[in-house]
Amino acid sequence: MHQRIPWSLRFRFFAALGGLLLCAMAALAAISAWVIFPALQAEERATVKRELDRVERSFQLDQQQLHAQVRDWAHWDDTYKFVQGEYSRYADVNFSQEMFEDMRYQLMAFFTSNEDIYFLAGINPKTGIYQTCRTPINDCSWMSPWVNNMRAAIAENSTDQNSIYAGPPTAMMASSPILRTDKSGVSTGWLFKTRSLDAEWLAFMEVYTGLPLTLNLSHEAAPINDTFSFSGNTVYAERYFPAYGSINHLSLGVGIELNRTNYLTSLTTFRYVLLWTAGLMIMVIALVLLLLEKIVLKPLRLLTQFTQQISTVGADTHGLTKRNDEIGLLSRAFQEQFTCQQQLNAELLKLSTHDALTGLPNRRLFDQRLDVAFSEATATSAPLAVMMLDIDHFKLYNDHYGHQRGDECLQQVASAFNSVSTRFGFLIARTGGEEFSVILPEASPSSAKDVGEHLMLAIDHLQLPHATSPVKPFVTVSVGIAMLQDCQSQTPSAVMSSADQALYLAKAAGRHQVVLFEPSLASRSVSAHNKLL
Ligand SMILES: Nc1nc2c(ncn2[C@@H]2O[C@H](COP(=O)(O)OP(=O)(O)OP(=O)(O)O)[C@@H](O)[C@H]2O)c(=O)[nH]1
Repeated sequence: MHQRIPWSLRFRFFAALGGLLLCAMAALAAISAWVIFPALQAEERATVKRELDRVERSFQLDQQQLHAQVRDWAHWDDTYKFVQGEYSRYADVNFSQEMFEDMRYQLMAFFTSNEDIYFLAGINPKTGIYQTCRTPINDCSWMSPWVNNMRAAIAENSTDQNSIYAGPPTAMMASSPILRTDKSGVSTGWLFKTRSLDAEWLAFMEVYTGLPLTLNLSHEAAPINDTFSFSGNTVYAERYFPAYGSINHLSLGVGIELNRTNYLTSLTTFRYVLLWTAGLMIMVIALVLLLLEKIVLKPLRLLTQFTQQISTVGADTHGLTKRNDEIGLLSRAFQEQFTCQQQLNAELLKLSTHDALTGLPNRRLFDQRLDVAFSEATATSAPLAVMMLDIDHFKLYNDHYGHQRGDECLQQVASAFNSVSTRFGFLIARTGGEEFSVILPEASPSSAKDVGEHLMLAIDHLQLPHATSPVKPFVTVSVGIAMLQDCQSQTPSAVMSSADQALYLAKAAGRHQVVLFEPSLASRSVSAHNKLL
């Protein structure tokens, strides 16, 4: 039967492996939260930053190109002459709506060295029509904010640079002092060019960078770090550049929106890896538990069954002792120990129930058997006879031949008794020094007497010399028999007592004879006893 053990090996292994699984899961979760996910996010940010760097480089390239173009124009003798008033057809020859559109110029402004406006040309952002003016008024008033900004730049003596003009409209602005082509002499003024950062410019940049851009004018100083905002499948990132306008600390954010495909793919892949790892671990642990159950726990249970049942079933029904492993070793060791213990038990039992000198059953076993025989006889009203046998004048034998020979004599007598008892199938025990007792279930008085005679004759046939015996020159025995129904009180000891009385009568009558107890002989036996004493 399967026995419930609260702290069984199975439970301990299950708890240990379960704990191990939980720890591994916790470690995986911790690694995911603190290492993998941050690494994936950092990788995504780095990718976005690389895209922003590309956008910034394109933006700066456009600014540098504008600045280079301004310098080309400003370091040209024709421009020099134009501002000197020596080349009146300069504007007609060089400027046109197509040129401004092709070059993506919004405004070109020529200033004299006195910081006065000399000439303005540009495309009106509202009408899209090319205009030229001497002052930014009336139709050219749209140029006024830019012109003011250019004046400020001249005043600050920062006229060879490119910058972002906050607007409106927002634009990049480049300037250069006007010099001769060979750069000889002093500057005769300044040339400014602006390029609007409008929808057209954004479309141009999208073609150039491959990314849709957005512009965001901020009334705060440009932050040092890029800003990121993540939503669902997209990430929006912005990089800010300083811008100049009517108020200080303006900045222009150039933003890009990117798909988070790579990040989300990596995330999905990593989640699959996590899931598979966890699943694999659970499978491995289940497999380990299964193997443990099959290889260790089940054989252990069988071994327990084997140890519990070996005394009753006896056989090794599961073939445990034939195994070539530790279970086999244990089973064989246990089996050997059990066999050894059984032998010891048998020996102990024999020692406690048999006489050491003669090997016959002793008084203890005799009493047990007598109780059983008595119970059966009284329960079934069957006859029961008991017999007591005593070697005649054994004291004289000992005195004459010595104690050692006396022992040998006892052994020979016992052996002869044993042969008869085996032949007739009854129990004979050594119940005293030179005294023996017999139980004869279901024996009639005459058959009991026959058995007594057989036993007495068996000793006679031994012809063991007994030189000092007054009875015969050889060892003889006297026999007293009692029948259960002839006893006054119906107890085992009463029957034995009657047999004893019969034995005394046999002794008193000259020994070497069989006497059957009869109630009428009871008083005679007492006097016989007294006489013998
Ligand atoms: N050698 C030997 N002698 C024993 C042993 N047990 C008892 N005896 C002796 O047996 C003798 C019994 O003597 P008694 O009881 O006087 O009886 P008896 O001499 O046989 O005389 P009756 O029984 O009257 O014929 C004693 O001398 C005991 O020492 C034993 O195990 N070995």
